[in-house]
Amino acid sequence: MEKQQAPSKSWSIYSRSEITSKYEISGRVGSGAYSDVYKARRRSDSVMVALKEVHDYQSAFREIEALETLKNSPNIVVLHEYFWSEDEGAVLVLEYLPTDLAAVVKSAANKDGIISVGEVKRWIDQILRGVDSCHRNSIVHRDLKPSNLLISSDGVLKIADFGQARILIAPQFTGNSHTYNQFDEQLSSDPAPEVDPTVDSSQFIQEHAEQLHREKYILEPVDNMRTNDFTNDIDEESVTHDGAASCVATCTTSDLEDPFQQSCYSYESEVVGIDGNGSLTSCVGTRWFRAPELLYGSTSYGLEIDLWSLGCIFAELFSLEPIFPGNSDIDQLGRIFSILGNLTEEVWPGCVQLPDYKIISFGKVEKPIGLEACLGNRSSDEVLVVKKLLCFDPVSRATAVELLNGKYLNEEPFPVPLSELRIPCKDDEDSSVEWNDYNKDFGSDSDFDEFGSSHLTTTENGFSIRFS
Ligand SMILES: Nc1ncnc2c1ncn2[C@@H]1O[C@H](COP(=O)(O)OP(=O)(O)OP(=O)(O)O)[C@@H](O)[C@H]1O
Repeated sequence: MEKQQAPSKSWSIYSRSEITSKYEISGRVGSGAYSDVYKARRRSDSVMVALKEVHDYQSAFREIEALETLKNSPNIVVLHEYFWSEDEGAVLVLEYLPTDLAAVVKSAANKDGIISVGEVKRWIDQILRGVDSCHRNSIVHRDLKPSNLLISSDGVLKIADFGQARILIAPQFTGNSHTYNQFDEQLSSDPAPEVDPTVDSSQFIQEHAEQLHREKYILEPVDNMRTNDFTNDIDEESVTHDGAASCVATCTTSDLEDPFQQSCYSYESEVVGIDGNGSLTSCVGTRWFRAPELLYGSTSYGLEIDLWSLGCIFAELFSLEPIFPGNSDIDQLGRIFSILGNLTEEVWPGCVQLPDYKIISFGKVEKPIGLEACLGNRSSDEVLVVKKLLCFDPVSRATAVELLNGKYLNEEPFPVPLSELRIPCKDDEDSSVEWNDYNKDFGSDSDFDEFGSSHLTTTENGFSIRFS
């Protein structure tokens, strides 16, 4: 049984007659950083739908734009229609999908301790098809994780939650990772365009093409903001909610007193900025799946950030636990290095150019654990798939289409038919609750238990912490 709760923070959907006249709302089934999601029945034909009430204009706009572009893709959640009111916000009417990949992993971990090779292949095949659709359309999802991979009762997996998605500049997909375009993250402070709810969304996109163009091509890049005085007002999204916002460090000044901080990094005040409360800025996103270039503050990145996330998701399907469960951005990098080894010019020529490379440094990992050891009970072909994705150098990561056409999915044992997939039910203790809680909480930034003692020194520009 799916989780249903009485609405807590938002009653507006119940008072919107244009929605309630068409849909009978049965209860809230989920919530995220930007939204509340309700299960509802379409009165005309009794089809079940999910009504996603989005509390953030940018997020709603991105999700509508991406889902309109991807509307014929079988592994992307279907947007039936949407309602938009300037006062009450956007409500997206999505196909209802009762469970997700996080629930599949959790159920397998609790029951058999493994997902069979054929089942894993069918999940991977569907995920890759969904991501390939996005990337062919130059859409970078930016928040791929198991709980955003929703599953129908008959086993069809669909990528959802496009609230952080972006369409890249000048689409030129060729299926070769080396030709992916990169884009500069750009932010809009424009007011929301007014939307006539009777107009279909493709018409809406067309009519607002000019504004979309402005939003994507002309506005000030984050880079400029990063060098500004952070005591000034800043677009909230860029710092606290946007998955592409530079995650220089999720750390507060109180962490400086934490004796467990390790490795070696330093904050330079003119680069990082300090807010009015004396806290360093932090960012929110789904850290466990974030590519190293994002953790090092890149604001110029490409579709490859999704490919890193895929590597993390596939590793989790194989081992039934997250591969890099970092509890701070520094810890996240530390966990990556402990398995893959350090990020150096040898493994990624040019990495020293990353904005924060020189201010976040780690001691040398002499003996990285390696992916083989992490995925000890899986075949070499399975390890190889993860290896092809978890490459430091973004251009070395295998694309979705390369993996779809590769040996792994096209050799025995083949992916099982959808009917043979085990689909768990979501209940009150389901994984989405954990993921959602994690998304909001992000653990404590002071958990550096694997690190040694720290030495704080004041520098001309700020301070530096060295860990031993
Ligand atoms: N189409 C759907 N069918 C069923 N449940 C859904 C659907 N879409 C979303 N949900 C539920 O609502 C939750 C929140 O949705 P979603 O992840 O899209 O919102 P969000 O605010 O963008 O979240 P996040 O904090 O992950 O960015 C999901 O985890 C899921 O449990």
